[in-house]
Amino acid sequence: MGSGASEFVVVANRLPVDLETLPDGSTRWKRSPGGLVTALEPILRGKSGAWVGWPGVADTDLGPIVEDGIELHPVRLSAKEVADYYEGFSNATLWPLYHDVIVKPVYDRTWWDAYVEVNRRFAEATSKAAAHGATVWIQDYQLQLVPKMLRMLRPDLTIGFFLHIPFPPVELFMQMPWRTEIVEGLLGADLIGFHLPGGAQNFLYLARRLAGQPTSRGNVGVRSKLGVVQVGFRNVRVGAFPISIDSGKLDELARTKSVRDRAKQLRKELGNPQRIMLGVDRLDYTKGIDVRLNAIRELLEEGRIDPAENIMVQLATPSRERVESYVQMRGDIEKQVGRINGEFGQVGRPVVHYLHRAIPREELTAFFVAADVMLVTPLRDGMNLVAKEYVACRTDLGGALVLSEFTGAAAELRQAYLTNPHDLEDVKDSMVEALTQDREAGRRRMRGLRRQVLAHDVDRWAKSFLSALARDSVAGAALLGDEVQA
Ligand SMILES: Nc1ncnc2c1ncn2[C@@H]1O[C@H](COP(=O)(O)OP(=O)(O)O)[C@@H](O)[C@H]1O
Ligand SMILES: O=P(O)(O)OC[C@H]1O[C@H](O[C@H]2O[C@H](CO)[C@@H](O)[C@H](O)[C@H]2O)[C@H](O)[C@@H](O)[C@@H]1O
Repeated sequence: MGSGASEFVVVANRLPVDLETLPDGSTRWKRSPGGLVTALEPILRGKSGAWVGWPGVADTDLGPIVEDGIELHPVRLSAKEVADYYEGFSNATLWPLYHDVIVKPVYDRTWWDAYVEVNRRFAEATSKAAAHGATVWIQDYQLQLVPKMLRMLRPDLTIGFFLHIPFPPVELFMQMPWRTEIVEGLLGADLIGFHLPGGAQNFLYLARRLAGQPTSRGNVGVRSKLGVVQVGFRNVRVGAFPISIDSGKLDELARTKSVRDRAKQLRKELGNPQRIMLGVDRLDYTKGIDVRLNAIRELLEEGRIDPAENIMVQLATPSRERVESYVQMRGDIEKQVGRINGEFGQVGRPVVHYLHRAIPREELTAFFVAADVMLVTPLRDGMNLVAKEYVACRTDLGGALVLSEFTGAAAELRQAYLTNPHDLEDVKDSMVEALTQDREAGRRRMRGLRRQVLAHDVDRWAKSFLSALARDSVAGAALLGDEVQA
């Protein structure tokens, strides 16, 4: 017990860097995709802790390494485990179930067995990395069984868990054949965090329904109003902690001459259009990329926007490329892009510029600075850091944000052009409003948005979670709903 050296350990499915094999067979580390890594990397760098996670490739044995000041503890997954635990149970069962069943979740016993096995391996690796009495912060839906498994191995640890995606309502969660095991797995933590109070409330309700046997059985009881679940003699606290970005750093980067010059150059390269619309997402069916493309096509068809004056750039990071629903969605989106350009583009002047790749940070910042209208239209999204990144980059108070009501970010960014992605007319109207906004009114909106994003940064998020984790259980009871401020 307590053989490891680290006082603070983050545990996530992915390490902050992926091991990439180059065509000549050599390897190099590259940044992992997604908002979880964007948010947690600066936190861990400031705390000199350890990070336990998968290096992004199968069948690779690696010992602990130090990369950019962070101690990395790679967890090995076989090719079959990547297929069953990551692509299968995590991303074809849990991901769609927790995102309003936008596609149908697959329930497969083999995948579940792999999920249990891999969660056990993560718990064991963490147990080895953590010093006696250390604080361990477990991340996300891929590792929901780790809190309980780790507590059994290491009762000396303080264990936090944070879910980065929505926690679904009871009607959906009850579909899950292994629902009780998942709730009990999470209840191994001392503090369970969600982005929004709604997710926390869903969880509390489910904990009472699934694990809430009478306390006379020495089992679990729930006092959901107080945001506390009693598990035997232990109190598990549940709260809302909306995640954010390193806003100050991005604000600084957006002000640099090189980024501002690059933004101007991008506008020129795009043919000096009057308005640039921008989408930046992992290529995921939850992100509503199809929604914004449909809206643009209809606006063009109806003559409400002019293809000679308005163009769109869609930057899409490849994601989960072997999962069937992702393969299909990529094909659909690329067809939509082709159709719009085929009907409305000119030679050398497409209406939609589409890049299927990850863009370096500085270049991405220049895109944010150049974009007149940012399109964030997910059908469901835990938070969506892209919306906050755009706001942090608009040091000039320019630009407009069209934001889906179905993102966690919408709870805070009330001065965006909020829209319902299920209502195409509403999306089209919001886009036109944003494209034609009055300059002063736009600046007022952006000022309000920036106040929120700059004040509520990722450091504040981490501190509020970790200080709540360190506090004794009764003090934490008031957490539920405390943290969302408009
Ligand atoms: N094409 C891209 N190139 C580089 N970074 C990207 C790209 N698309 C998304 N990102 C980054 O990935 C992160 C996405 O986070 P978020 O919006 O919370 O969604 P998710 O974590 O579901 O992908 C952001 O930091 C964003 O800047
Ligand atoms: O690791 P991948 O399968 O490539 O996926 C990337 C990440 O996607 C998800 O991100 C979520 O976290 C963001 C930060 O809290 C949040 O803003 C966003 O709404 C979520 O979708 C996923 O939850 C991560 O585990 C993945 O690493």
